[in-house]
Amino acid sequence: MTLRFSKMHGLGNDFMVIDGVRQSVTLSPELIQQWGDRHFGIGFDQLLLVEQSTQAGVDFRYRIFNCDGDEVEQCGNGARCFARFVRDQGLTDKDEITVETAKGIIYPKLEADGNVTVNMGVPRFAPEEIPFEAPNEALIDPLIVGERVVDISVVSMGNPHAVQVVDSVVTAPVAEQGPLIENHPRFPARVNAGFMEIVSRIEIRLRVFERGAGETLACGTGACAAVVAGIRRGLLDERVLVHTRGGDLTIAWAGSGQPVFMTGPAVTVFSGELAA
Ligand SMILES: N[C@@H](CCC[C@H](N)C(=O)O)C(=O)O
Repeated sequence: MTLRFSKMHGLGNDFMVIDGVRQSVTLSPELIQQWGDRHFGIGFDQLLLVEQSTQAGVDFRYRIFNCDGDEVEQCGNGARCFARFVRDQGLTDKDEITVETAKGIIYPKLEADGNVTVNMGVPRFAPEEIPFEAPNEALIDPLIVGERVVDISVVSMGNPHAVQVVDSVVTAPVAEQGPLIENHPRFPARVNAGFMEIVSRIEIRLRVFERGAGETLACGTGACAAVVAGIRRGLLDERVLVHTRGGDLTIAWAGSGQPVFMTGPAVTVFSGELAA
């Protein structure tokens, strides 16, 4: 039996995308690790599995797996690639799609210029919603990381993020602090660690050490979380251009209780099939 898949990316954050609507797919953490290996497999940061929705009135469900094999709740660059995939594969003819994720419904929209805008939902900050061990919700939490104390802002975009402001993304200690923050005991479900350089009130640079994948060239939910954290800290305006190592995203957030909107590209690199 063969399994058809597409290799896609959003700003270099790359995905293996599988149509689980027309194919039957059985996954295991070991298989995902094997396929995700960049030398012995296909190579990707995340695997995306497109399925039929379990809810009436919702177009699809999509599931997200980090390359370490763990299933996670949300993926911003993946959401844009999901939307491009279902259109290009003829699974829908809609431009505005509703899709169920492990943490609620999100709304991708295919734009006329080829970009995809996604309503990523309302960010959450309560420690139990991250999850983060803290006595109460705060804009900034000091976190002991190795020998240092780092000021982080915690944000859930469905998945957990810890964002810190740095002087420069070039010199930011991403490789040193990333794994320590990811696996910090105050984050019982681990966390994605963001390093944000403020360029102006409408522009930032961002690197993210992702939970379960290491540093990626871009992280969509990380960009949403960083902009939300920057707006709440009074550092940014409502619409921000985010420079990642793989390219640019536009993030917009009107403030408390409002959803975050993310706009950026989604690219298919190739389609293939493997013996399953
Ligand atoms: N690359 C993603 C996020 C993927 C999941 C993340 N590593 C997690 O474990 O929460 C994005 O573009 O948002």
